[in-house]
Amino acid sequence: MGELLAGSSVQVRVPASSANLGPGFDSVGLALGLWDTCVATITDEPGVQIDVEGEGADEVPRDASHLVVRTMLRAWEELGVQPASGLHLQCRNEVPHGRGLGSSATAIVTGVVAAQALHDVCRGVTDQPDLTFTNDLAAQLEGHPDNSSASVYGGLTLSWSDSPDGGTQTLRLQPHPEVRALVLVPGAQLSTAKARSVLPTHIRHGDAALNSARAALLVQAMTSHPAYLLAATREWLHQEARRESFVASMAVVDSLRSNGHAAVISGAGPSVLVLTTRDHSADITAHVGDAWRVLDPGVPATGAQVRHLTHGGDNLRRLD
Ligand SMILES: Nc1ncnc2c1ncn2[C@@H]1O[C@H](COP(=O)(O)OP(=O)(O)OP(=O)(O)O)[C@@H](O)[C@H]1O
Ligand SMILES: N[C@@H](CCO)C(=O)O
Repeated sequence: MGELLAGSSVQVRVPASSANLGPGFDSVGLALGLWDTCVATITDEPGVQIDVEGEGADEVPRDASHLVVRTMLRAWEELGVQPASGLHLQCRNEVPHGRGLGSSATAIVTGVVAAQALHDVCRGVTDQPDLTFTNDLAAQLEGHPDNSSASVYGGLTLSWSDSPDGGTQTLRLQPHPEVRALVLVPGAQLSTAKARSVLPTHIRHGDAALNSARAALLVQAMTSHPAYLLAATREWLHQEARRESFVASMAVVDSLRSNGHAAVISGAGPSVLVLTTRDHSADITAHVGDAWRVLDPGVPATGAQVRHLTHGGDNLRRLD
């Protein structure tokens, strides 16, 4: 079994994501340029020490139930690595929690990458983490692959499995250079688990057919024909079923769409994602009240990034 050495340290940066983009439920993801940064260090002192600043600092636990720690433990188990007895995390979070911007997937990807990178440091391996392993385990832990795949690879991602319990495969695409992703973030939070609990167990075949046509169009609109974004973001699988869970957000989506903007609920909500090609910020901002934040985070071309802060073998040393 692999061993982790006290003093080994890595820094991991992972972007936020928006999922679904309308009809791509549980399959399409878009990386967003809001980043969580975490320095993970193996320590001599047993136990977990966690410092958090930024988003969620007043809410997340500071013990082994912290999502990044739980994920690291699971990843070490998968990798056959003896877990560290002492771990120090220093987290700086930009991704808002419970707003449909993939914060839990960002934390999970951070944990899988940090666990692998610490193992690599201790073995003196300088390779980048295995992104296929990261993508698959993160999707398994999150329960759906759309957010985590975008956080792993950046850009626009399409993910699929051979069965509900099967491994995740992902194709990364480059969005059309003129496509911009504006994000409208309300003050209220909504947990993804709650938003998923109100989804119907069955849908009509005719609705599935309508939805699959738009999902195919979505890929074209996002990569080569942005003029079709409004039509391409209509869907029949999830937003109406969840309307009562985010009434104010659906009112914003309805109002923007009736004015020709390609607005959708971001992930499981309650944030609203607007896909646009021109500078409509002022126009779009007018549809939400002062309590909402309007973000233009950009779509990063890369996903998870890692830096080894120490160099391995028996004599760990800090890198410049
Ligand atoms: N950086 C983080 N560190 C620790 N825990 C986190 C972090 N980010 C998210 N979490 C945990 O995940 C919860 C939010 O997850 P949830 O799936 O409900 O929403 P989301 O991921 O922000 O939205 P969505 O999945 O709809 O995009 C937080 O309340 C917190 O418990
Ligand atoms: N596809 C997921 C995304 C959650 O961010 C859902 O809509 O429940």
